Amino acid sequence: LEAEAKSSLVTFLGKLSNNKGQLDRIWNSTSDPCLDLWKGVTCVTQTVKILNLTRFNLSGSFDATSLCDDRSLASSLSTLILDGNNIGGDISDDIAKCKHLTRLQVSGNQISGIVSGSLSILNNLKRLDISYNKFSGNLPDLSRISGLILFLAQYNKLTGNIPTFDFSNLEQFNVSYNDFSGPAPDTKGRFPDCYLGNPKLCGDQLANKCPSPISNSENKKSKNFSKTQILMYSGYSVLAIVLIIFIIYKLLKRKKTEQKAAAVNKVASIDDNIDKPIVASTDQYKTGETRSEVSFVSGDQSAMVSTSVVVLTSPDVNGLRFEDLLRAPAELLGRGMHSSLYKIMLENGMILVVKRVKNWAISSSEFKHRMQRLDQVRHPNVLSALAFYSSQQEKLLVYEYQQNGSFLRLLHGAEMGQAFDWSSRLGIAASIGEALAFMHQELSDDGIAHGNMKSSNIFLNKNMEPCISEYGLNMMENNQCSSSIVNNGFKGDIYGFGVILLELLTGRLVQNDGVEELTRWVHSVVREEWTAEVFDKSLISEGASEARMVNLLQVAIKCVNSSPETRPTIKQVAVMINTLKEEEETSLISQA
Ligand SMILES: Nc1ncnc2c1ncn2[C@@H]1O[C@H](COP(=O)(O)OP(=O)(O)OP(=O)(O)O)[C@@H](O)[C@H]1O
Repeated sequence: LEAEAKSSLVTFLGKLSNNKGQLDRIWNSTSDPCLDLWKGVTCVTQTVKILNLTRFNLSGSFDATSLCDDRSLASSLSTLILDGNNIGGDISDDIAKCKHLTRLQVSGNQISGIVSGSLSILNNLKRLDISYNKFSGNLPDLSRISGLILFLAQYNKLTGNIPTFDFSNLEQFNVSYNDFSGPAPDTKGRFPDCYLGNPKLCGDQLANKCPSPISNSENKKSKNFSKTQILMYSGYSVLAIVLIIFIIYKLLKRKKTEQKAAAVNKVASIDDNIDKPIVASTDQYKTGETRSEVSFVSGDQSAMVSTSVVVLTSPDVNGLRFEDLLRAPAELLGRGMHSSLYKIMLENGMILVVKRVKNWAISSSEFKHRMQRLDQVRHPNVLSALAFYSSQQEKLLVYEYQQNGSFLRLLHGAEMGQAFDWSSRLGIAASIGEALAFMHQELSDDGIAHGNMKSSNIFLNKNMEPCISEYGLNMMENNQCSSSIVNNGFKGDIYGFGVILLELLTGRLVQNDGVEELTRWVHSVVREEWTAEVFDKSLISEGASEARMVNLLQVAIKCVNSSPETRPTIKQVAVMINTLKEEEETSLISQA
């Protein structure tokens, strides 16, 4: 283990054991936590994954700062269990730096203070158990943690209103025997005893019903408007009318400007300008180099464009103009039949990528609507576009540049012998599955699937968490000549995800082998019952659980079924992968 990570761990453990000599016996500071298999510490590839100190008779204080301040510890630790000790102190805001925690259990201790609001940032959490402690004050809103399946906080001194939870995801929930007040969130008939011992709570599912917000008499009173109220409301109405007239005026003005721009574009197309790439350095373009210093500059075009880029909700690129994109120095990252991708640097130093799609058979208004709809559906593991631009000939999409590279690169690194261990692979698969399930659910009515699920469209963001890029850029219209096995729509995404799972298990890259070759090879090996031969050698030598790898392989094979209707839904796939991930974590804990 790295020296700094070890010293942080020693400080954390030292504070828990009150430095009463136990540290030397259990966690000898002269040895190595991973190599010397410290009790309660589980490592995977020389990084600390799990701290399970259940009933270790500890009585010191919980020091999240020393544990989570160390970047390497914070980025590897997935499970922290301190159940059944006598630990005091509080959970400081620094816990938020342990971003990869999926399990935080401190049940049966003496931890006090308020429950830190920064827990709500731990969006990988699956299980949070703070029961049987001395926590007080209000509970923070944890509804942002979309994957939370267990929340236990019974037997504390918590007060105030209970925030809302997503009960459809929770498998266990209990906040009994606290001092909560006000309306109890509706659990839809689940967790019948979860609110016991909170006499100030009210609600339909409790004996104590909540009073109706406005009593009848008050209701009547409110109907008798006073003179001042009438004056006030008519003032508001006049103001609203003036505002509406102003907005209509602005819209009409904008439409006129757009029409003008369209007219200019038309002139440009007659001018035979549209088929020329925007890239000025045409020589470099022709050489087909994948990386070259080019620039979007084109005197004619920057002069003619008056339509500006539509910036979505990102404040980082507010005020971005089409001209800024054109003028920024650009590096060509990739070029396909219908699109090119450029890395550009704005004057303010921000690095973006611009995807330029030509002749996409989608109308400007449909494209605009799609981009705006996609901007409303946000998930931490999906990269949203920052801005877009649309003209008849081309569409531009602007994303933040992801400097930690793609999942494909990680797999490629593994191919070259760099460590990419099983539990990280499983973790990435689970996060991607969940994110895709969320997007499919939210966008099913709009019919917007990802459209191009593959490992080069999965990135590691600045927190080293996986994120799906280019969601909704389904250019099937452009893909008529692609292989028949490639399917579009939601079922196509399942197929693409299945292929990513196959890459992850086998270590073989579609980039080298082709989709059909990879799936054909996997099927043939499985048919011959040589299943173990399928797996990446590095997973075998790491000692990854063969049973779980086989289970994931079965999920992948279901996803790449050639008949789309037979494939599972992404929700089913996400549940299956999550179960495997949970099993993996439980087995690591029991090995500790
Ligand atoms: N936001 C980003 N940050 C960093 N690198 C990116 C980003 N988006 C794409 N890339 C990388 O740039 C390269 C080219 O991307 P591009 O999208 O053109 O190609 P692709 O993903 O291989 O194919 P497709 O056009 O089908 O999506 C890929 O290696 C991709 O991983």
